[in-house]
Order: sequence, then structure tokens, then C-alpha cells
Amino acid sequence: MTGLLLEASDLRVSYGDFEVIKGVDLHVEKGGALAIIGPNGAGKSTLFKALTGEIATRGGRVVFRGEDVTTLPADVRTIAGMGRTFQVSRVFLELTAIENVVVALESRDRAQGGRGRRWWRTAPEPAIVDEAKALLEQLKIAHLRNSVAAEISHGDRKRLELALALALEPVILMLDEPTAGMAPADRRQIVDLILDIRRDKGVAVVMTEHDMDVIFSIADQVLVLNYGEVIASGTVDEVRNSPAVREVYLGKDMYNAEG
Ligand SMILES: Nc1ncnc2c1ncn2[C@@H]1O[C@H](COP(=O)(O)OP(=O)(O)OP(=O)(O)O)[C@@H](O)[C@H]1O
Repeated sequence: MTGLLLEASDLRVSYGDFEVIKGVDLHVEKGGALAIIGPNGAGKSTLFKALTGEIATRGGRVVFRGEDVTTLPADVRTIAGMGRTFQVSRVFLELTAIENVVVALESRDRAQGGRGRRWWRTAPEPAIVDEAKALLEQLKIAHLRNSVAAEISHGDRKRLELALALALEPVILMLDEPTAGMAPADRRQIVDLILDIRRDKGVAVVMTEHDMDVIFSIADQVLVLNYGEVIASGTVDEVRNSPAVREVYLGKDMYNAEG
């Protein structure tokens, strides 16, 4: 699979007069995986939110699947195929795992022009329930389907969040620190899941992440930000060997740096 999926050019974002993203260019190929890294405060989250449409840009363009989406809100980008997970989980805590996935699948159907659940029905369509079960199975949390989301572990909730993102059939998954706050064993499992999703569904990935092992396992391209500017971009090896990157991480072990 080749071809451009997501592209940003001369992207600029400011908080008041404080320019945080200062003319960033990036691109993601179909099925590709880009990691955005950089020291704390470099602008990673801000850039990520500008790509997903959660914050407005002051300049530049974001093009997704050939369409200029620069001024389109996040929900429209989601419907267009941009799946999203958050650093802080956004599942419905009071619903069970399967109810969460059913809600996501029903909203996908509505977005695709379906009618969603008819008003007189108290239960979802059996086909939707089957699809939800299959997704939970794929994410290896089928055994938790009747557990209330508030009561499942942090790692399993991350899996559930991935299931919700996948329910919308994205062509790209935007993952904001997908392994934040996880134990090493859980991290490895999430990495394996993301690799499976990439392989099975050909979904592209953009992620911010601090853990270099996770980055090196998943990403084929890395973009390094410092003070809102790209100081290096390329393959993992190209970035590793970049003098500018070494300078930014000077005095730190880049591969274990928290930033
Ligand atoms: N809502 C906001 N209002 C004003 N300034 C902000 C806001 N959010 C972030 N900033 C500032 O913008 C800069 C970039 O922040 P951002 O969170 O994008 O960096 P980051 O690279 O994601 O950092 P971290 O690795 O710590 O998550 C920082 O100086 C931060 O203090």
C-alpha cells in the first residue's frame, strides 16, 4: 500500500501570542506509522491535537485522504476515518465493555447513513452485538464483556479504548501515548495489539510516545520536535544518528528519556 494519507504543511498553532507549533511539515503514507517525539513541552500534544482537529491552527494546512480538513472539527475527521485514543481514557465508565462497543458501532452506522437503533428497541441489533463481541475478542478482552468499564484495569481499559476507535473502521489511528501509565508487560501486549491491527487491517498509525522501545517496535518514521520545530525526521535509524537529536537529548539516555 502506498500513497499519501495524512499531510501537514507549514502548520502553526499558538496559545494567545505564544507560538507553540512553528511551521511543521509531516506526512504519513497509507499503512505507515509515524511517532512524534521530543522533550517535555516541545509541542507534541499540541501538534497531535492540530492533526485531529481538537484545536484550531493559526496557519498551514492539514490534508487527510486528499481533502483539506484544516478547518474541519474532530468529529468530522473521525467520520472520515481518523480514529483516536486519548491519554486519559474516555470510555463510558458506567457502561459495560460490550455496551461501550455497541454504542460506538451504532454511532458508526448512524454516521454512515444507517438509522441506528430504532426508538422502540431496548436492545441492540444481534448483528451489532456479534460485531462487538468479535472486536472485544480481537482486543483480547472478551472475558470482560459484561464488566463495568469503571471496574476494569488501566491496561484493559486502554484495550477497550482501542476497540472503540476500531469500531469506527478508521484508516488511521491517532494514539496519544498509548502505553502511558502501563506496566512493562501490559506495554508489550499493547504493542503487539497495535502491530496486529496494522498487519490485519492495514491501518496507519500516528502516535506520541515517551517509551523508545514502543516507538522502535511500532514506528517506521519518527519526527522529532523541539520548541515547536522539527529538528529531525526520517526512519528510526536516521533519527537515532541525527546530531541535532543527540544534542537535544544530551546528558540523557535518549532511549529511556521521559520526553
Ligand atoms: N492550553 C494551553 N495554553 C497555553 N499554553 C499551553 C497550553 N497547552 C500547552 N501549552 C504550552 O505549549 C507548549 C507545548 O505543550 P505540549 O503539551 O504540546 O508539549 P508536549 O511536547 O506534548 O509536552 P509533554 O511531553 O510534557 O506532554 C508548552 O510550553 C506548554 O506549556
